Amino acid sequence: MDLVNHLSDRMLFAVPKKGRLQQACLDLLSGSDIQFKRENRLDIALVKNLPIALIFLPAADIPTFVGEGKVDLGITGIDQVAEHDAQLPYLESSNVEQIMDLGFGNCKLQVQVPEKGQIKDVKELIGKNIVTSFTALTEDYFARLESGRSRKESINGTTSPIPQLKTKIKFVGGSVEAACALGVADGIVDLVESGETMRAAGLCAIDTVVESTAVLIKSKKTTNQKLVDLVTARIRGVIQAQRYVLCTYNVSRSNLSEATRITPGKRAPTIMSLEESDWVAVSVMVEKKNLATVMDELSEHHATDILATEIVNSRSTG
Ligand SMILES: Nc1ncnc2c1ncn2[C@@H]1O[C@H](COP(=O)(O)OP(=O)(O)OP(=O)(O)O)[C@@H](O)[C@H]1O
Ligand SMILES: O=P(O)(O)OC[C@H]1O[C@H](OP(=O)(O)OP(=O)(O)O)[C@H](O)[C@@H]1O
Ligand SMILES: [Mg+2]
Repeated sequence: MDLVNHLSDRMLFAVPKKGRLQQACLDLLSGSDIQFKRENRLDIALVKNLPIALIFLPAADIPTFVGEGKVDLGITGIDQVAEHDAQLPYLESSNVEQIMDLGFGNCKLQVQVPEKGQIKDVKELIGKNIVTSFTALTEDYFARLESGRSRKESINGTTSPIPQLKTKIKFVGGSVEAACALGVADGIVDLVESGETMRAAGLCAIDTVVESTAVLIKSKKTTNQKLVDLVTARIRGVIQAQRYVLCTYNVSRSNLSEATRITPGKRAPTIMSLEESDWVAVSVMVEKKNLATVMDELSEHHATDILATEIVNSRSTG
């Protein structure tokens, strides 16, 4: 099938074609009942049950396509959105709008130097060689260090010129951590999650440029707002369902106020009368990360039959 000719009447949704964000994105699509079959080596897949086409792109390119308005919706890291925005000419505002944090892909873009080297402070890197995949953010970062203001201000000529001692920033697309050992860089600016890659390369972080998570982004130029809203609501439902469990328990009326203080819920707990007149059943959303502590505290306050149930999907306004 000539897929390209099937795109004009569809909302285009870009997802990472590889890398750290891909699996979580595929899980989100599946939880949102966005059904598709991706043919081997094809970067476009038509969604079977909605007028949407998925476009599989490198995470780094997604803000560009969304910003151009060629693609309506996308998932990528905040770091990539920030890098894209930093590449825009002075005064050109971004056409990429962040819709929601997706709660995965947490990492930090950090300035790293050899652990056993002389450099201990970022200022000592001014005028030296830096290697990174995030050249625009890195240039902004060092421009601020060099002159105390942003590069855009300096280019505009409203402030003092960039000093002579300019930091040299080179782009590499991957394995950035190898640059210091290879003698190509005095420092690097690269992503850190667990820190394993950084430590294995004998590097340590001396500053953070940006903290990142995966985000859902949309084009300010989209002409498919209805479908953008539909997909956004579905994804929000899945994210919320992943974050919360439904906790139910029975408690005597005398212990109810203490129990609902422990479990205030998202808006308020649902309280139902039981046949036994002094007792009520409570049903409430609890954040998964707090569940064990909440159950401990409920038990201490004489709640019984405490159950936690996985939420498959959800919809709410908040
Ligand atoms: N170690 C990590 N932990 C969590 N999130 C990460 C990590 N590395 C990258 N990310 C996030 O994923 C995004 C895409 O980076 P990733 O390296 O996975 O893609 P890629 O470079 O296209 O793929 P690959 O490195 O496999 O060639 C980053 O911009 C960042 O937001
Ligand atoms: O702190 P950690 O948990 O070790 O994760 C950080 C590493 O993950 C990413 O690399 P990736 O696997 O994408 O390989 P790449 O360097 O080739 O992009 C990133 O560029 C770091 O190198
Ligand atoms: Mg990578």
